[in-house]
Amino acid sequence: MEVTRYQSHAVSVIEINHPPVNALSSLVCQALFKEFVEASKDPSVEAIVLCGANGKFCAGADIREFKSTSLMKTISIEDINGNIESCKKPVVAAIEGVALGGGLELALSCHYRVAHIKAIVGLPEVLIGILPAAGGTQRLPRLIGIPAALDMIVRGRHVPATEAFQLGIVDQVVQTNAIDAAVHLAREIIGKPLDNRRLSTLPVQYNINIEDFFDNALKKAKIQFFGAQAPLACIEAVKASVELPFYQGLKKEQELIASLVTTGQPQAQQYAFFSERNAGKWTLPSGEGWDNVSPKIIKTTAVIGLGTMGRGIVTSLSKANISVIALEQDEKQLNQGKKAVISLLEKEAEKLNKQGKSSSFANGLGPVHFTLDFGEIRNVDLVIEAVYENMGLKKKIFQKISKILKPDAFLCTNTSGLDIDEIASVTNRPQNVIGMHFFSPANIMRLLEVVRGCYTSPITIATTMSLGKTLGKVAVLVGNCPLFVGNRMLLPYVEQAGYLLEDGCNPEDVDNALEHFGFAMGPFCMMDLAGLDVGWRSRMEKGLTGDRVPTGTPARQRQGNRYCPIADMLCELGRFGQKAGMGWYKYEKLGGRKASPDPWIRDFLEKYRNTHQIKSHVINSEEIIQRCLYVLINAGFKILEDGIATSPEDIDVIYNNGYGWPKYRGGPMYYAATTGLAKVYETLDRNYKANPDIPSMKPTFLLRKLVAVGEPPLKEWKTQLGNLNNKL
Ligand SMILES: CC/C=C\C=C\CC(=O)SCCNC(=O)CCNC(=O)[C@H](O)C(C)(C)COP(=O)(O)OP(=O)(O)OC[C@H]1O[C@@H](n2cnc3c(N)ncnc32)[C@H](O)[C@@H]1OP(=O)(O)O
Repeated sequence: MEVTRYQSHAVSVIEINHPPVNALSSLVCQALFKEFVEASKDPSVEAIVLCGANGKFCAGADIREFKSTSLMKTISIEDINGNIESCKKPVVAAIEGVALGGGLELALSCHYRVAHIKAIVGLPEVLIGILPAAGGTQRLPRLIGIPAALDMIVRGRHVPATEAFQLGIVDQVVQTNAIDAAVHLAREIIGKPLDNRRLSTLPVQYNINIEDFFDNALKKAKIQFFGAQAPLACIEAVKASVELPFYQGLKKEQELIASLVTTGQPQAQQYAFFSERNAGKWTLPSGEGWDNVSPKIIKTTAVIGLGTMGRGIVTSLSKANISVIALEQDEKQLNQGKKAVISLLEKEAEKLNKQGKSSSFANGLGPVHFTLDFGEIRNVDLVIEAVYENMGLKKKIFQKISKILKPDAFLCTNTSGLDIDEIASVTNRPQNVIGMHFFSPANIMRLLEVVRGCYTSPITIATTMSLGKTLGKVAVLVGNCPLFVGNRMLLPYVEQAGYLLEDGCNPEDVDNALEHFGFAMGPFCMMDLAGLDVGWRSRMEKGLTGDRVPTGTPARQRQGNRYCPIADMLCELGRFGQKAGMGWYKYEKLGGRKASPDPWIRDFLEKYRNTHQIKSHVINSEEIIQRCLYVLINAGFKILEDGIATSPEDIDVIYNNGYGWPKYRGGPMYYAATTGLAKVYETLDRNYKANPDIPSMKPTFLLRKLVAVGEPPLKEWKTQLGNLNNKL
């Protein structure tokens, strides 16, 4: 039964019951409509309460039912809303858990709203590429004014109950049972006038210059959400609430949602939404997985190393209220780390405070303890080592701690690409060793690559994946190979950016093209931010640059393949990026963030091309995008082939959450599918034939096979491989 109804004296309680989140599927809508009509006609009913089962009011329309263009046909939430609002009997929404999207729109059509203190409300449709189209953009501004409504709708912000009360979205916040409180309120208001409670009948009140206000909002949104169409449609819809009568505003919502669907962005964002949720449902070839292996509960942790990553990880654990011992090797580094963690926690507390939430670390370090003594970590449940990327150092630490820690403690290494098996092999419990690849800043970035080594046990995976979720991360299980998934795909992308400079581009040409595509940052800006020396050190270790390059090796060749030495040359000149005030760009000061194209780089590139007798050519944005992205995608196919990622969806989750890929394009593998695999294949093949010294351009076996079998849908890609080479 999707919707049930029971009576408490004169009050009829209608409950949505559609696990897991009481989403408004077509069946729920039909049942809700029917129950509501019956209750409103029943002479024994004098008031109605609307609520959701299992402590959740409603998470909105059922996104699973959204099928590209059929979006409009399946949902008639506004039909229900119109009925509720015009009902002669008072209707009260009892909000527990969540009232999101269509769920909040439903509540807004009720005459009163009571919320539990832990509830959240919001209109997050923009995050899945659409807009609130069941009256939300028309009723909310009438209730709380234009600026507050626009802010909530355009950002898709989740608003806690206390703030919702301050804004006037809910009429009461209760600490006890919200349904009882709603029934109580419903009884009190029986027979009272409801006219000023019907939001559609109220005027939108404002004392601002509306034209200027919406012009500014549009300008800001075009910059902040570059390329995304839904935020702009949201602004247009809210503007309609001022310019048009209510029912025409509703029509406008429908027109806007229909036009968004034609852009393909909602489909990409909804794919991203479900891919994120599926990433948590890991399964091993043995059949063990998220649904049959129980994680161990982690109460106490330690973090070794308080550099940039360690500080972020300590902050993240502390935010989740998990006890953490932070360990450093000397007093100076410990104090620096402690100061940095305090400052990060203060910022986090400030953020929570603004959202009306309190934190355990508001007045100090919460559950963090700092020490130089390894002995103090002996009883912790899980350790995260976060020292710098050096295999020798990491092995030394793992050898040491595996002797100190209790036998069932888990040992995690935060590495962006080192071999987990080699690290595990020096411990007395390789089955408890796993990689946790956090992304910087670790207290902010949502992505976590959980790296399974060949010895890692299912319970270690379950525990680490579950810890990731507790930390608010999107944890994705990946296999062990150099650089894992995200960075392995990034390598040919960055290489290609270097070749583009040799072939005639300036850094800003490449960055502009990729930023226009939707990346948060182009590759050269990204390298300047991360520090060019990071890649330089790694290339030196691999013998690609520096003293270990055999004499007589051509400057632009390594082991017979093309090599671009320009980044090495910049490093030799101390151009390490932002921290040096110069890199691919120049900056206003050391550590500055404002990048300007540097005429020095232009001259340098010209001389470089002359020295190497490279004939440059004009390269347009399309060529830049294709050259950079198709090798990245090709590497994604190789990763699937090698069994390092479970699915193309997991790869997309990694790129959407850790590499600034625009979510409205779904992720690189989704992008390949929508671009057409044949086009990707043919372009790569043509380019590889012209450049046989660039192996990353050679189309992979899986890509070729998928084209040959007629481009099956993305969900079926892995079945073309079977269990050929599963490393998970
Ligand atoms: C003409 C058009 C008229 C009206 C249009 C209305 C538009 C809408 O209402 S669109 C939907 C708006 N709502 C949302 O965007 C909410 C999305 N959901 C969430 O933000 C979260 O899931 C959550 C509700 C806050 C719960 O979070 P959490 O507790 O972390 O659990 P999850 O793992 O995220 O979700 C659990 C489970 O529920 C599924 N799910 C969540 N929301 C929906 C939904 N709206 N429709 C269908 N399914 C939903 C989610 O996929 C998970 O499913 P599993 O099978 O367990 O993976």
